[in-house]
Amino acid sequence: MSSNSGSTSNAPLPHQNGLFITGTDTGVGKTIVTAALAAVLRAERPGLSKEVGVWKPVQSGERMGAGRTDAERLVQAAGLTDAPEELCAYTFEAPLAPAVAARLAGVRLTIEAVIASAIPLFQRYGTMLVEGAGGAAVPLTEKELVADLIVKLGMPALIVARSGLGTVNHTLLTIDKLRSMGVTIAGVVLNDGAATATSSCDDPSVNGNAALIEQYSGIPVWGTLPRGLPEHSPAQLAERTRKALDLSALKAALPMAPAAGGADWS
Ligand SMILES: Nc1ncnc2c1ncn2[C@@H]1O[C@H](COP(=O)(O)OP(=O)(O)OP(=O)(O)O)[C@@H](O)[C@H]1O
Ligand SMILES: C[C@H](N)[C@H](N)CCCCCC(=O)O
Ligand SMILES: [Mg+2]
Repeated sequence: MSSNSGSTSNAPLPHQNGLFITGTDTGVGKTIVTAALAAVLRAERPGLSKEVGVWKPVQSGERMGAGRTDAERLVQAAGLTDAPEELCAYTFEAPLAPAVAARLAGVRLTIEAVIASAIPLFQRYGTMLVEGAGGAAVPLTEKELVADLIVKLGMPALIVARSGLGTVNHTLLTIDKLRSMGVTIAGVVLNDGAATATSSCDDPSVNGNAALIEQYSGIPVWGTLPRGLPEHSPAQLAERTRKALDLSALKAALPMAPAAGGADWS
């Protein structure tokens, strides 16, 4: 495990303007979606790109250094200038839920320390995109789930889900869980490129899943991301994302602080 977190105080974050990107499972594409939205937002406000930052509270499953952790992928795909260690203070090598990976590494994770580790990022950026770990009900600490962190941050959530058969059940259950905890849900993004996605040629459900999710939950589906998105080019990633998703709900969920010079959402 590595940690660069200094403080473990209960100091509140400077602001909570942001969006928490959770998912129906691990491997559904939260990292690529988080990077894509950051790339879009940063490109839309040139000169103010430093206003949109990214935070990965805890990551597990890889060692920092080979470019495979979520923090390293986020830096590259979103075109950030932060060091990966600034994006994520808690990295555990075991490919397990954060609470378990931390325990194996001999670290006692607390939600207060996790939040405190983000204070420098929240001071640097006006708006934060936060990528969870796995799904909303994944154990984050010995006492809390990822959903408890969303509640503490007071941010709206975006749910990333597979596009294929099975996603309606997983997405509606995730929506129910978050709603039961009082979390506002800004939308759902379906992803054709999720690690365990079925081929849309063999899956007649993909054409109707977005409508079913909207019908039974009332939550807007922003669209479906295609497979094969590039993680090496923020500009291309932003362009492909703008074409695939209706981002009006993103902008509604992220009221930007008035910018110097009066720039606002275009
Ligand atoms: N639309 C896509 N285009 C190309 N590759 C994709 C796409 N969606 C997902 N992938 C790939 O699928 C894998 C799983 O996606 P990703 O790592 O983003 O999932 P995750 O939800 O962030 O998982 P975790 O819970 O570990 O954070 C990654 O290798 C990613 O690059
Ligand atoms: C290791 C992986 N990449 C994630 N970061 C952690 C996923 C934990 C999932 C736990 C579960 O839902 O059973
Ligand atoms: Mg990820």
